[in-house]
Amino acid sequence: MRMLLIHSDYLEYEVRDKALKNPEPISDEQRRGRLEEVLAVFTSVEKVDETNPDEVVEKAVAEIKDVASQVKTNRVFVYPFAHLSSELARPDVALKVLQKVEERLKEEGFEVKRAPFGYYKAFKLSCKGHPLAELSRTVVPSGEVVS
Ligand SMILES: Nc1ncnc2c1ncn2[C@@H]1O[C@H](CO)[C@@H](NC(=O)[C@@H](N)CO)[C@H]1O
Repeated sequence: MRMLLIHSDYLEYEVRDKALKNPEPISDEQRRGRLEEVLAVFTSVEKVDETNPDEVVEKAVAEIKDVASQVKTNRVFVYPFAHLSSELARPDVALKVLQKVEERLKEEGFEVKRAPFGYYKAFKLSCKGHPLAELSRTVVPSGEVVS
C-alpha cells in the first residue's frame, strides 16, 4: 500500500463519473465531502497487499496514527487514489482494505471520512506547507519486499 499524507487546511471532493463498472454504491450525501484541519491520506492498495490485507491495514493505521500525532490532528480523510502504484490490487480487495482502515481509525478515536471508491472526483486541497505537511509511507505484508 502506498500512501501520500498531506496535512491540510481542508480537503473537499465532489463525485463526477464512474471510474469502474461497479463503483461503491453511495448516497446523495456522499457525493460531496469536506473536512477541515485534516490529514489527507491518498492511498493506492497494491497487488502485494492481497497476500495479507488484514496485516497491511494494521500497518497502515499505525503509520497514519504516527503522522497524525506528529502534525497534531485527529481528523483523517481516507482517499482512494489509484495513481501511486503501477501494481494495483483488485478493486474488491482495495475497497475492503480502505473500509477497514476507516473502521480501525474510528476505533482508535479519530474523526474519519472516506472518499467514495471507484469514481472520478473533483477535489480541492489546501496543503499547510510546513516541513511535515507532505509525507509518503509504504506498507506491505511481512515477508514481502517493497518493489
Ligand atoms: N488498488 C486501488 N487502490 C485505490 N483505489 C482504487 C484501486 N483500484 C481501484 N480504485 C478506485 O477505482 C478508481 C478507478 O481506478 C480509482 N479512482 C481514483 O483513483 C480517482 N482519484 C480518479 O482517478 C479509485 O477510486
